[in-house]
Amino acid sequence: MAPLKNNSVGGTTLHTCQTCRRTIPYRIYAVIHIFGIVALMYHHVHSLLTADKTLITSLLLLSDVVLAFMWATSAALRCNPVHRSEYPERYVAKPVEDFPKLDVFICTADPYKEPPIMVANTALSVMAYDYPSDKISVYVSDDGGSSLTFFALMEAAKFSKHWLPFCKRNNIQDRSPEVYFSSKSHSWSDEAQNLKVMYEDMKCRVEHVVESGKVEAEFITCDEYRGVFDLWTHKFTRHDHATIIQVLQNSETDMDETKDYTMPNLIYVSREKSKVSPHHFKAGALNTLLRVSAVLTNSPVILTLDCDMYSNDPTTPIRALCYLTDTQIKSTLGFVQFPQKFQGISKNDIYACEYKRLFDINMVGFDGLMGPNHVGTGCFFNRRVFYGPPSSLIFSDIDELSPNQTAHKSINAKDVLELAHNVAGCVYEHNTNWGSKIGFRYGSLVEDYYTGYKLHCEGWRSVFCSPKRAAFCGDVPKSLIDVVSQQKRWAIGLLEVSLSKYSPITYGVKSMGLLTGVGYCQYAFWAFWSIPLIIYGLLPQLALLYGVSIFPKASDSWFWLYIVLFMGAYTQDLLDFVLEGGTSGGWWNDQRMWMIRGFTSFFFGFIEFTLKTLNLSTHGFNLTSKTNDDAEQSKRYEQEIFDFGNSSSMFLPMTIAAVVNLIAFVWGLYGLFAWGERLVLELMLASFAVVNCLPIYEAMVLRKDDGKLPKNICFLAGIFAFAFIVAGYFALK
Ligand SMILES: O=c1ccn([C@@H]2O[C@H](COP(=O)(O)OP(=O)(O)O[C@H]3O[C@H](CO)[C@@H](O)[C@H](O)[C@H]3O)[C@@H](O)[C@H]2O)c(=O)[nH]1
Ligand SMILES: [Mn+2]
Repeated sequence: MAPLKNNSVGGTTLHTCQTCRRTIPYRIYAVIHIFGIVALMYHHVHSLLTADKTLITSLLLLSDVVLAFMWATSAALRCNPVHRSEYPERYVAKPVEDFPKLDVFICTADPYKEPPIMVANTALSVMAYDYPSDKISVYVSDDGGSSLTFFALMEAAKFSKHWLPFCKRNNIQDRSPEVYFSSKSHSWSDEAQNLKVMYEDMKCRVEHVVESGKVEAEFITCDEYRGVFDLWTHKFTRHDHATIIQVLQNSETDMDETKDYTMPNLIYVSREKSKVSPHHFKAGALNTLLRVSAVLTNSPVILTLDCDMYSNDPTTPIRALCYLTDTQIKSTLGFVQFPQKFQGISKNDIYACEYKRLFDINMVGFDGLMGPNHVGTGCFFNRRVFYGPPSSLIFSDIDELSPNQTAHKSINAKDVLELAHNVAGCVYEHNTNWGSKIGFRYGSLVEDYYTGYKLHCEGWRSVFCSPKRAAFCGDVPKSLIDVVSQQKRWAIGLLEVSLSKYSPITYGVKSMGLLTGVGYCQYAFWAFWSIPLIIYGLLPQLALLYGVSIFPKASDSWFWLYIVLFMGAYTQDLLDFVLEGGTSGGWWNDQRMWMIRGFTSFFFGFIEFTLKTLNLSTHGFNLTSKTNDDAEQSKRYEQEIFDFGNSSSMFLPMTIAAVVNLIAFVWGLYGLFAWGERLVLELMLASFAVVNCLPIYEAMVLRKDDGKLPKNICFLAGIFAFAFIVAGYFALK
């Protein structure tokens, strides 16, 4: 039996940690695989020195070096995977005064891609936590600077006065009203029925306002806020406007309708924007919230959420506290990360949007080392973590922002709000440590990864908390172009880290040790997957077409080395997947998407990153859309039919590779008789690719719906494939 570690707080065990049973066999296999890799490298170097196919061998060597490195990064994360459990019911036994204050940050940036009613639901779901309400403050950062979002939150505040007591009295589990009212599984009480009507009304108003694009005077029912809407003058644009901070609900004064419950704070924040000051996207928004909340409430615990990530379990904060209040680990524990879970994923997760490796498998691996990396949402932070290493506090520019300060004034006090406006200004960060040494870190489009990484480098630790009932649920893109575009943004952001002076391979390994540092490399060098994928996706196929053998033939003993390494790596990937609760169907789609990403997100990410580095273009944070009005498209997603219906050039390289593989496969089958066992490996590879590409062929020729591959892409792919094969003649013959 694996060792079980107990951690107790004041005599009660609040959490335990258990090493996974797969650890020992994984370590043994790692040794075998390493020998295999060394042998393969020897084989390549040997043929480089003796044979005359220098170009081909160098390309193969390059691919295999990348593959071996990527394997090593996952091996690092397989060295000590752990599973944790926590016991929130034991925490609740403590007196109420012991609950620390909690600030919740919710980010939104565009009322059309992120519907305000969704933002309102997310806010409501956390406001209704099973936690002393007067200790919760919810801050919504609106980078879209939209009165529509403000309106939705104003409505949410009103509705919460009915919703919170209802949830608490009836111990409702789904505290996002949208989720609760769309569930078919319960019979409605009268009270619930009334609330449902109230919710539908509110939703209707919010959606109407969004549709009409403005908040008409008759919709503003709270006189208090009438003046606030006047701030949205005709000069106001989302890229250029003054700060708006508005307390929509105040725990000092607001009670529910029955006067039994205190309401939590709800604060709307839209930071100042100006075309001449960089705003650093989400990282900038979060840093503004860090400062504004420091002035208003300065809670020691902070939860960050994306606006689509609603709370799915009201006990979540207590779970996080099981770790954050543990005196044995508290002084270096920076954050408690929950996995990202998603709603409405198709049965076998056709676009691999669950990101099992990212959000489950690797997290468990990191957890046995320094702790999981930060994934942007669903994370409880110790406020102190943003102000320098555990051992040396970096003081902020003004005392009010210090993490040790208690905010004792009313959040509606004039001077408090004045200061809050001041720290939300767009020039506030000039010549300060914000973004470099304190707060969320700037310089990468994946601010979450980068910030978590820098915190670990400073010596902070983290904990992965993954309860059975998902703590948070969010949205994933449900069309292929959205999926690959999102991951292109990630790939670019990761390149910004891997090719900087803070690269995990150098700086990271030095500061965090070998295993964690190398583990971080798997993400950092994500885009590098495209190198072996493209080479293996095209080179052996050309070889097959021209009857040139580039791999050992079947009677050669080196042949078996290839088989063992391939099977070993794939089997272990499948095992990881299944052991962390996945299905084999899901795994198949996951590995297919990995290939697709190699030819789309990673490839184009590389190109865009290079253009940006050469100052030839700029890239921003392209928000993922959380709406889908296309019923046909949703249906295809449900039925797991690939959706290419967008003539994006992103799909071109992938289609070219699919065509080349098909031609090579057919030719290779025919050639099997002519060449015998000489090209077996090449043929096996092409057939594996062809099986993976089946949906692409189908989308090229068989389908008639809007999701098929556009004609121009097919046509261009044909031409390029032809040109490529002709060019191959000169390279190979
Ligand atoms: O200028 C911006 C841009 C984005 N956001 C917010 O950032 C969040 C994430 O944006 P989304 O379009 O959903 O990106 P995803 O790729 O789905 O997000 C993943 O990747 C991001 C980094 O690229 C992380 O920040 C996220 O937490 C992580 O879930 C959303 O709440 C946005 O409102 C802002 O507040 N300001
Ligand atoms: Mn998202």
